[in-house]
Amino acid sequence: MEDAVAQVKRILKDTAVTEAQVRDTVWNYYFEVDQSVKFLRDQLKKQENKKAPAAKRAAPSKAFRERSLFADTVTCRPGTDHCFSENLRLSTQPPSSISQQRISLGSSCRYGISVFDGIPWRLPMSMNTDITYCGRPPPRMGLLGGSSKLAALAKARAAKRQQEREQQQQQQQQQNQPMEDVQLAMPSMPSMPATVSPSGSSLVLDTGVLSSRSESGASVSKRLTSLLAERSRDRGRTSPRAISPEKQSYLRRTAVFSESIPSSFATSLCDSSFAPSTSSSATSPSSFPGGLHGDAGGKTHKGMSADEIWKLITNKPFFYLPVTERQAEEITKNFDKPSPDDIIKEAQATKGGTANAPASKKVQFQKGSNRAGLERDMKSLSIQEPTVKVAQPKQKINVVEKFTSSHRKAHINFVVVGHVDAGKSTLMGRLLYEVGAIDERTIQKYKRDANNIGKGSFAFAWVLDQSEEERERGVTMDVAMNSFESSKVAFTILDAPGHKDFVPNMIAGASEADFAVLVIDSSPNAFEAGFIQSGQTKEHALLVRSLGVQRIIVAVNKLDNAKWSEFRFDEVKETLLAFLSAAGFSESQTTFVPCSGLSGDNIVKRSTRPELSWYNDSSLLEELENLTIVERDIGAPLQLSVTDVFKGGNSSSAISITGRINAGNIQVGETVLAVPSNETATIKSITIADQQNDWAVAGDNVQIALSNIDIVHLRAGDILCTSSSPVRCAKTFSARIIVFHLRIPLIKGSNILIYRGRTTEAARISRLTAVVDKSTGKITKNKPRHLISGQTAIVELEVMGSSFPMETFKASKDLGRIVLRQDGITVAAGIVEEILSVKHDATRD
Ligand SMILES: Nc1nc2c(ncn2[C@@H]2O[C@H](COP(=O)(O)OP(=O)(O)OP(=O)(O)O)[C@@H](O)[C@H]2O)c(=O)[nH]1
Repeated sequence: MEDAVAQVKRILKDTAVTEAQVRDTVWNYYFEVDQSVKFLRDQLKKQENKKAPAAKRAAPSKAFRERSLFADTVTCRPGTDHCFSENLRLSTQPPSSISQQRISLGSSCRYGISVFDGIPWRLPMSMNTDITYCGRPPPRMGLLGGSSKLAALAKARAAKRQQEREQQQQQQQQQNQPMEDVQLAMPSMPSMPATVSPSGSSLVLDTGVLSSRSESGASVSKRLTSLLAERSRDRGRTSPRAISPEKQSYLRRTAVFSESIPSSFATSLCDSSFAPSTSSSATSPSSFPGGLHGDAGGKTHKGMSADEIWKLITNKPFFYLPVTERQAEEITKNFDKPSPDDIIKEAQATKGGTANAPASKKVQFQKGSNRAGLERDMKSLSIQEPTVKVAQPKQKINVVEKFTSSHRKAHINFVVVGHVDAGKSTLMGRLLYEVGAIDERTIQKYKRDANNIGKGSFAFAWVLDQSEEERERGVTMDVAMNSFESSKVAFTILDAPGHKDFVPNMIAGASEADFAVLVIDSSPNAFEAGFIQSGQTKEHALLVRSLGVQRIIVAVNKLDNAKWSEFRFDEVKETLLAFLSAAGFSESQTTFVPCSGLSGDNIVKRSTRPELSWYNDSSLLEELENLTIVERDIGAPLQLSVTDVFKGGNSSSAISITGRINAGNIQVGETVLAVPSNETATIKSITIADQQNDWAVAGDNVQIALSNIDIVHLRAGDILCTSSSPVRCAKTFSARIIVFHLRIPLIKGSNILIYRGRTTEAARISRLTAVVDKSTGKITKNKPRHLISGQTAIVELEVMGSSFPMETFKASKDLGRIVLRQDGITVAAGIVEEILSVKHDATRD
């Protein structure tokens, strides 16, 4: 970036171009000096020619302002009273348009906060928050789109139903006992014991969830007290006494629990003011706060009346354990004895001649189960940090020197992109066949097999489309990798899928490529179908450019279907040139080749077909061989993007990965760090293009066998690096993005998916920092409310998952480029400018 900026400034030194303009233009043209200079010169000319004031930006609509205003002015103040209903909903209308209700979320209404789940914006609320809340809109009259007759009929029916319901309710009230009206928010407890255990210390109603429709709290309390008094009288009995059906039913309905002392966990969950005292009496039922004992009538516990107790318990949420103290004691006793497993282990140990050896740690602990013993045992427990062994190769190779002296063929990775069915796989299959990478027999077999399932024309495509599903459907689904060598260069083909459903796979392929071949179906109407907004021609071109590809070869394919027409070729070329140069591909870096993958014209050799006599330029392979090799920093710290992980490979015991070295080098015997798992592994072997090698450098596609690592710690999309220069896992970062075609604007809080190479992570736009003017490079608006198609902006993104290895674009061109997608559509692409916070505890989801 800095080099490009310096060069542009040097060329434009006598002009009035600002530093910011240069920087922005250089970025927008992905650091291409020629293009940036041309663009800036054009802008200067334009500025001189017309100094008309810029058109005013359209003001946001009234509705939008009102909605925003309301969302912003939700009031939040501490409050105490609570009143909420699930029927109420937040309105997006301004408060003045409908009647308001005031909702206060006090401490006693802490769960009411869930009412607001799912609202489209974030409310600034906490546990003790008052929220100005709009009431439910009045019910709509009549039927939706129905006639007045139907509406009248429905109204009459509703009235009849209401009448019937009222009658039923009246009948029920007459039949029912008064206590029938007591309802529990909790599900009924049919299995509740109908007898009261003599050991049961007291009865308490779970009033935190109790509501009464017709009976006052006092009367419930009185009857409860009398029941308890009766139970108290029964205390002396040794056997449980059967109680009357009425009381059984009452007990069931009111979910009477034998109380237990809340654990400290429960107490802290519910209310610390009700924590039992730590004195010995705390374990006594009588000390339980608010405990209702069978002192019949008058004052009950601690001199409180039933009404007072009622008030007390209705105001406080309790936590009850559904076990009696006696049951709890029984359960605890069970742990005093060794478990059946321990007994067996002990017997086995004795039989094996180790009679004196401790059977198990647990048995030992049980025997000396006093507090001091426990403390001693706890002290003796210690967790040892695993020591990371950094293995060094037996004989360290100077890889940079080796590479320089090796005179290896230059290596080029190129991705083949384009609209679905443009003929990408067929074209590449033909190329591989003609360069001799695929033998005649294999092609003949593919032809036979393809004919058998009625897909004879796909024979060449089968060279790359290897999966059964791809062959049956005639659609490429994942990136297919294949390689071949010409006399000068070693090529790796990344055949990307064209179907819109597989754009994420296309992104993965494009992020591993140095160059792109854009395949166009030039058949009548086919080019137009792929070039429209919903087609993949534009999307793929924009994506490869956003992912750093600067040089593109356009294969104007299926020209046999256009009768080898020069006019059609020119038509496609002109339309695409305009688009590609707007997308950031310079004209000098864009070439067009008329060809046909099916017939093989102009693929490897120049076509001798008379209909193509109008074209005297390079074949596709010649164009590929003319590509300028991308220089990679092979001495930099290692960064290797993992594309696949599997067991076996070169060594049956090892874990193997395939991937591409983005920067640095590797050698056999070296220790590498896997991010995000932060696990180390040792390189056992390296394979490049089916050849075992002791080392590999940036740009190589490798298969590596790893040892000292479990397969669960590796996944496609992970990065292998060195422990001394680990790649970070970002939590929040700022990015400069170019917004693609959008259906709805991007706003703060928008949920999106971030794609980088083979990694995908859910994220949220946490801040819209600024909109940047593409032409001037100036910030045109700080903190915009939304972003629309075509804008360039600086945004902050919050990664929702826990494992997204990335670097700034400045530090790594491969790890610093991202693509943002939403609902299956690519909405933006950009570069990472700054990592604002990292996830230290990044783990696998
Ligand atoms: N006439 C003609 N047909 C072609 C040519 N190239 C490919 N086809 C046909 O186009 C169809 C699709 O070819 P593929 O190679 O599968 O296309 P693709 O772009 O790889 O498809 P996806 O990867 O699924 O997007 C097949 O029926 C091919 O036979 C060509 O040069 N001329």
